[in-house]
Amino acid sequence: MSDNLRDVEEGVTRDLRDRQTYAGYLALDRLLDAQHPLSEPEHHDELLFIIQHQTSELWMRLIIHELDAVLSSLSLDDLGPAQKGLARVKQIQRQLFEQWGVLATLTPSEYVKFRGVLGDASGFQSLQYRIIEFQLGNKNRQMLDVFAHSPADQERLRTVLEAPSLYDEFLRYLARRDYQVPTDLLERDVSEPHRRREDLVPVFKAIYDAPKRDWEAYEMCEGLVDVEESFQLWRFRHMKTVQRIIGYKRGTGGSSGVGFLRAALDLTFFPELLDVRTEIGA
Ligand code: HEM
Ligand SMILES: N[C@@H](CC(=O)c1ccccc1NC=O)C(=O)O
Repeated sequence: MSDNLRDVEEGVTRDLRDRQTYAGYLALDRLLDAQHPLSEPEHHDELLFIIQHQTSELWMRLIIHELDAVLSSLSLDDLGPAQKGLARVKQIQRQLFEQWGVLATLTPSEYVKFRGVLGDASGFQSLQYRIIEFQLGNKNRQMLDVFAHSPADQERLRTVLEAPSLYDEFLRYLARRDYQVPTDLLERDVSEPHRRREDLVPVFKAIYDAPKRDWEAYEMCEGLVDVEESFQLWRFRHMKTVQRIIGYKRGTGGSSGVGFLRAALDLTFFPELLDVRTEIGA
């Protein structure tokens, strides 16, 4: 290696005709042909904008896939795999959070030069983002309206709206383990958002007061809190990135912009899991 050159070993496959290849397996021809800047002349930074969103959508695709598996594991009382799935989701969320640093290199002066080509498009219309919010329990039927232009997408979102969320499945699991989960919560209309319930806090207090009695449930609670916190961190960083790039302009989706994004920080997935912390040791 003294000549700073690595010999390609004899055994390395060179003739890839009629073989499974890297590019073939990953469909790179399609993946790398899906970036189409609209600015004319093309603005240098539009590609950054497109790739930031496309990579986010790819990671969101994986989050949905993992959360589907977590939901199904929970329904089968399979806490180990559910726990593992949540740990993976948390790492993907960390990736999505860190990615904001790349977009933050886009200055307001650069962004205004191509913002016009976005027209009415907005992240508000991200189907996968809405699916994740619904899986986690931020149900909101009004969101279906945005997808009226695409019946297949709307149907997909409606299915998730009407399915139990992660919290619903966890509470059902706890009830099967004889925790005193209020029964109306087990039979609720799952297409509605979960509303904070004081009488749920004692269930979690029992778990947190004696972690060793039911370690699996305890770990699951912490896993859910991790995912909620990571989601809020993403929302916060989105809001701050938007503030530094477009200030207090209205959004292309028609909302007030930063104020609308800030309001999302008040949404919560598992409120009682945070409330219980005040009660620990009391
Ligand atoms: C220059 C960068 C960005 C700007 C200026 C921006 C701006 C905004 C604004 C103003 C909204 C509110 C809806 C509207 O009126 O348009 C919004 C919503 C949204 N954006 Fe972005 N955004 C940016 C980047 C991103 C990225 C990289 C993603 C990742 C997929 C994203 C995902 C979303 C989502 C999911 C919403 C809906 C949030 C909610 O309903 O609470 N945005 N964005
Ligand atoms: N809402 C943004 C535009 C925007 O960010 C956007 C436009 C098209 C595709 C994705 C987008 N990302 C997130 O909202 C704005 O008001 O500038």
